[in-house]
Amino acid sequence: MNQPSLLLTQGDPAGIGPELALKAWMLRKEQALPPFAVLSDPAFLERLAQNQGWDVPIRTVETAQIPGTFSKSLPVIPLSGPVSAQAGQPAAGAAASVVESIETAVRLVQDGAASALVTNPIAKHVLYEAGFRHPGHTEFLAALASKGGGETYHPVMMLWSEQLAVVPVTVHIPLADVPAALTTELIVRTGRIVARELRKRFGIAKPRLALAGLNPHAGENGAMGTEEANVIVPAIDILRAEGIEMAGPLPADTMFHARARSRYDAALAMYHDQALIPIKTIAFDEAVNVTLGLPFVRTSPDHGTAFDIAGKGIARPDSLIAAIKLAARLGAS
Ligand SMILES: NC(=O)C1=CN([C@@H]2O[C@H](COP(=O)(O)OP(=O)(O)OC[C@H]3O[C@@H](n4cnc5c(N)ncnc54)[C@H](O)[C@@H]3O)[C@@H](O)[C@H]2O)C=CC1
Ligand SMILES: NCC(=O)COP(=O)(O)O
Repeated sequence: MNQPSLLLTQGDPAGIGPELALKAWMLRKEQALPPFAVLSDPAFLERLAQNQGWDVPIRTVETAQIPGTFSKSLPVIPLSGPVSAQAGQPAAGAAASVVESIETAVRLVQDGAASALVTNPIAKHVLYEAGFRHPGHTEFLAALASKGGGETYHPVMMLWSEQLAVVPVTVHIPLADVPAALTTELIVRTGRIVARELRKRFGIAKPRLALAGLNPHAGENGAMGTEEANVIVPAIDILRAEGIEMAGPLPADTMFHARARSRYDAALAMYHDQALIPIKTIAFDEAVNVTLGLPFVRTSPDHGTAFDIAGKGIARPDSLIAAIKLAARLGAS
């Protein structure tokens, strides 16, 4: 591969992903973006650009042609069939194209035909209706990576921005199931992967991790919950013994303000919203979702399908652009 290329998945065709891919391509020079291709139906993307009045010439390519095509046309790797969608009206009928786009992109990246994968948002409930069995990309990508009977990968979701990086230790599960799912073993495994990848991919020689408590005031010495003493502290002890710099369990309400953030490189939160609320509040337009623990690089914008604004041409491409830049940086390391 002369110049590393990135692969962008289509995402839900009724959501904002496809139009953001067009916008990102239009901003390629201004943003100095590396070459990328989208895995979708070229005719669908052409119609999308026409409807918006955007000048985006589409060219069907194979991966080797991406770098040579990118400056003049948006390279598209075609899926096996046509894609159609009504903006803002998700339909389970599109699920096959959504899944095919992800599966093909993973295969191409694993074959070395591209350097990294950037996924556009999927609506999980729409895919579930069509029989998709994985909670989200994060888990699906790990299943794809583990396919073939080799190593089994434990995926770790990290949302990263210049101001804050957060990792939900439990991810796509109901809040009521969190206490039972939260084990010392899961925290230790997650902490090891985060420390390793901050070193290896982000170039942080001695990563500093902060662990949130689960309960108010990190349990208030056991008066407001016992998970801190029984589950989280033992995990911290194990990780510290392995030489990882750890702080915690910290009360989650006071660990995300600017001074507190300066004391760690990544915050491990105990559940999805404990991690994602602070970063989406501070950096909604810049934050990137990156999956750690996989044998390839995957990033994604931090937002979802935004069906309420799809097709209106007003969705901001900032987070997708940040995801493209981070994928290029991590894919090169
Ligand atoms: N990586 C992925 O595939 C992700 C998928 N989702 C999926 O997205 C669907 C919708 O989720 P929501 O919670 O509604 O979150 P959302 O991020 O799609 O939308 C939340 C609000 O932010 C706005 N918004 C989102 N992205 C924007 C952008 N680029 N520019 C301007 N405004 C933007 C939307 O218009 C909406 O008002 C869900 O089904 C969820 O599963 C959510 C997050 C990540
Ligand atoms: N809220 C983040 C999110 O749901 C992203 O999930 P995934 O599809 O990247 O696994």
